Amino acid sequence: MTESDTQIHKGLAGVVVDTTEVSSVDAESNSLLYRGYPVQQLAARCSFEEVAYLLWHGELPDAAQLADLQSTGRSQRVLPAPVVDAVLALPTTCHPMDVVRTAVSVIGAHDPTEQDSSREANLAKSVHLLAQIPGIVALDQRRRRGQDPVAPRDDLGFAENFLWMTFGEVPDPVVVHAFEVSMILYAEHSFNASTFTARVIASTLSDLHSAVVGAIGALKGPLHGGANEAVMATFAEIGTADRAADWLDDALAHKRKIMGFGHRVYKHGDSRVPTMHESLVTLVEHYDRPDLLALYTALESAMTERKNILPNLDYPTGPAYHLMGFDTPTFTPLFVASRITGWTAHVMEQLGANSLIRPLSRYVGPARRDVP
Ligand SMILES: CC(=O)SCCNC(=O)CCNC(=O)[C@H](O)C(C)(C)COP(=O)(O)OP(=O)(O)OC[C@H]1O[C@@H](n2cnc3c(N)ncnc32)[C@H](O)[C@@H]1OP(=O)(O)O
Ligand SMILES: O=C([O-])CC(=O)C(=O)O
Repeated sequence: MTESDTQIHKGLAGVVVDTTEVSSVDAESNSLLYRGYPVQQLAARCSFEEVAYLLWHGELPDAAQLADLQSTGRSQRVLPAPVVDAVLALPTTCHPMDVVRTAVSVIGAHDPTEQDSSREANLAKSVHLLAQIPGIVALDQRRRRGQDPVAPRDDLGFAENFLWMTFGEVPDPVVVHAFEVSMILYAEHSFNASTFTARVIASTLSDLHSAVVGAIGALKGPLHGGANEAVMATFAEIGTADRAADWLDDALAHKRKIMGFGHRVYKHGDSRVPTMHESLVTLVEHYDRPDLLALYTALESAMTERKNILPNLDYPTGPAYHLMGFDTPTFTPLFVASRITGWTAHVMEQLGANSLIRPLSRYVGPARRDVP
């Protein structure tokens, strides 16, 4: 068979390119399982650190395994000088995703085990990145606000410490819980564009940090992770709930994509949205912002009525992060801080049974011709 008579699957839609044991996304039953566990149960009963362990090792940790992960991770939270310097050297005009991408690259360049791609070395790098990324995101948001950095605390869990480093205080448990739920829901989603990018890079036997840097680049786009911040831009444009339907009609008439709606795999709604919506409602009550929920609901109803296209996870996380106090451009880096677990689990899986990822293309350019 040649490249010219194979069927083209534009955007790889519907193509199964490999097996995975990390997670299963079932559009028909609207389910998302991490290593067999429904993500709703994980969000209700586990910490994000337990979920990270599950994604990397295939099983939930026992008490000793969790304590070990926590003590290793917590001891690696302080950013080394080269990473701090790299963050501070970047202009505040650049996007915060550029900052995380650059900082991960710097971490890789300083890692003496960078060329060691054994599972053991890659696991250590994954734990290290999970520990470091919150500090990078927090430092960047604070410097943009003219605030001094806040040192991490090793007596706090992942979510609490992240919020502490960003805001200089540990917020109400309602807020911590909503943040932790968002981290768990964002952690993993099979062969999405950024994870596939990481697997393509890993498949060339490049290093784990390179795979993560590439994945960050893929996540940045508004058709993927960048949609969570785009949702807040949409809300700002609409203003109030009573304007949502007219705004939508105009946007659709201009063929605009409505950010936070639609999904390549789910066609009957994203399995994670109800859980994150519940958390958003608790935040709306906590911060007394019924106007934001009204706008959220008005746009969702109008979109369902006009197009029958349902929200994806980025729709509730956008306003949730806004209520927590994060600046809008920081939202997608928050996604990175969570998805680092899924990406690295996939890099290790790819390397465990590697085959170079290299598809074909059908040439449709000029026929063979001679240079004059
Ligand atoms: C965590 C995540 O990364 S979830 C994804 C986050 N991304 C977004 O929210 C961006 C907005 N959504 C989209 O652009 C799309 O729904 C995607 C990229 C997520 C999925 O796209 P695809 O599977 O390629 O579907 P595609 O873009 O072909 O959409 C099919 C039809 O629905 C329409 N459609 C899909 N999503 C939307 C949307 N958000 N707004 C308006 N129309 C939409 C398309 O215009 C298309 O219509 P047509 O057949 O008349 O041309
Ligand atoms: O699966 C996808 O295509 C995008 C997505 O929802 C995710 O990565 O969480």
